[in-house]
Amino acid sequence: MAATETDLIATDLTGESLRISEIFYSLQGEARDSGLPTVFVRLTGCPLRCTYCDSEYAFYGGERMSLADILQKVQSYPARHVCVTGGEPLAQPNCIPLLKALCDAGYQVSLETSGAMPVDAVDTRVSRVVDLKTPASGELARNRMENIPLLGQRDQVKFVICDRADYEWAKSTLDEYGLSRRVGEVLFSPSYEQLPPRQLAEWILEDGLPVRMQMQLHKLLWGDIPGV
Ligand SMILES: C[S@@+](CC[C@H](N)C(=O)[O-])C[C@H]1O[C@@H](n2cnc3c(N)ncnc32)[C@H](O)[C@@H]1O
Ligand SMILES: Nc1nc2[nH]cc(C(=O)O)c2c(=O)[nH]1
Ligand code: SF4
Ligand SMILES: [Mg+2]
Repeated sequence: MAATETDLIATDLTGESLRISEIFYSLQGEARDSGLPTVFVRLTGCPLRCTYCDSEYAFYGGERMSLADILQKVQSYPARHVCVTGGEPLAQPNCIPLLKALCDAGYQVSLETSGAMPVDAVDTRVSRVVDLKTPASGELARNRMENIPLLGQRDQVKFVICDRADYEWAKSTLDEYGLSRRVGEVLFSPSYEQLPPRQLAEWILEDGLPVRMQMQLHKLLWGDIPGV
């Protein structure tokens, strides 16, 4: 029997591997594609320690998987969208070939990243969701602002807001970098069970900010648990 295109991609990918915490199928809970059936590939490890991180279980452990095995697992779910996240996915160099392989296989791919490392090698078909770290995250110094001019209409910038000082910082960063014009989507998200969502909504409305407020849909549906 003739090899399919997917078989050929898979054979090329057996040499490269990544450390993976989990691969699961859910509704996208964040950013522009919120609500769409999506496969999540969560890469292990992160050099940051955000105060509010909901994915600390992905800092360590995981299982080494070849690109071919990852692709095969992704393809076992009925989704057109794949979200590569972590941990910090770009901390593993083989994240770059993984993103390319997923695009080559025909998926709509998004990448959730802290933006603490360069984003320029990411396949241009990927939507980069760069989470600019706010003061209350404790990781403000890790923001690589050189990434911002590299972003375009396909990309998204997110601010996870913990308090009023974070909101003020996000507002002035929005202005300073002309983010609403530069990227396709600017997202303001309340830190889960820390900032009341209604409070953030009222601040945004008061200022008429050109941003999209988002809440983590999966937590509204299933709570704060792994694998959803
Ligand atoms: C777990 S991180 C993984 C990707 C990457 N390390 C990053 O920080 O973007 C994925 C997204 O979840 C967000 N997030 C983590 N904990 C959160 C919380 N408690 N409330 C709201 N968003 C949170 C992060 O800010 C980030 O935008
Ligand atoms: N459903 C669901 N959507 C998500 N979007 C981004 C997530 C992440 O942890 O990066 C995530 C997640 O963990 N679950
Ligand atoms: S960068 Fe992302 S994974 Fe790392 S600690 Fe912060 S929120 Fe968690
Ligand atoms: Mg999550």
